[in-house]
Amino acid sequence: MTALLDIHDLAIRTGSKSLVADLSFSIAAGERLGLIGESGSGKSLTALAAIGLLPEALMASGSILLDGHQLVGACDRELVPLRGTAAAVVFQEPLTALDPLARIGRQVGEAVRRRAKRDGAATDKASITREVLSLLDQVALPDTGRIFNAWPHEISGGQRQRAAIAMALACKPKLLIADEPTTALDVTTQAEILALLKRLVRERDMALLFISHDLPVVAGTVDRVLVMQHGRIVETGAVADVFAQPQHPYTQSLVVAARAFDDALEMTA
Ligand SMILES: Nc1ncnc2c1ncn2[C@@H]1O[C@H](COP(=O)(O)OP(=O)(O)OP(=O)(O)O)[C@@H](O)[C@H]1O
Repeated sequence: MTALLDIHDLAIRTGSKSLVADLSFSIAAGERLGLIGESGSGKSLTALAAIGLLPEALMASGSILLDGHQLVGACDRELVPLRGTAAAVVFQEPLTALDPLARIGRQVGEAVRRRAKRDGAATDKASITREVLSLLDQVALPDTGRIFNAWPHEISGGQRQRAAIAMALACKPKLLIADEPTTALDVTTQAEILALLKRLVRERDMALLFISHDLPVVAGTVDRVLVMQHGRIVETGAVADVFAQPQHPYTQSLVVAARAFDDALEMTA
């Protein structure tokens, strides 16, 4: 089967400094893959590269095939049609995706309108509004009428992340990239957003590239995991295998830390 995302021998550099090297992995349609690693290990750069959003100052070499399209060396004209449709991203901080100066309904509506235009569907105001309200409902936002008319600063951080997820879904992407989507949220909201993402990925049969530094969160979300350190993959495998029998010292240290945390929680229970 052809992979939805197929990265081969990817290297990312700034000047003579190597940021990511020897990176190869693929994601099949509907598959959920986790990318885990310490801060600065290259997770976000990998995610940005996978959707053709690497900063211009960085140089990429190797191959990134997204839905059959080569991203390395592609120009904006080739990349723009793929963003949102082949893959969409949910970032750690929802305000990365949301414009603080536009109401939520308008922003999600703009994404819906682009998709409708692409698919030859109705783009009149009533149709777009109906679909935006339905999307806000699907991401379990309360009081969708109020949220539709709200500015981003008038809703909570968790609600902003739900709105950003609605925007990502508006284009019906085949691959959803979630880059630490819950890190900026409190623990209860984190759990709710994770449950929401898992439900949406399952219901819509999307592939998921889920990035996190939090091992238990990754373990509960994906089927297969890649562990990155210093810009390279140091371990890969099925979640259950990697976490039950970690081979690389860095993965072993992650597992030990997660177990110690669990034990500490049990002692206080
Ligand atoms: N635009 C850039 N120019 C130069 N170096 C960069 C740029 N963006 C990221 N880097 C560097 O590349 C390395 C990998 O960064 P990246 O953001 O991918 O890490 P990460 O694993 O996602 O970390 P975190 O978990 O903290 O988000 C880091 O050393 C970072 O400083």
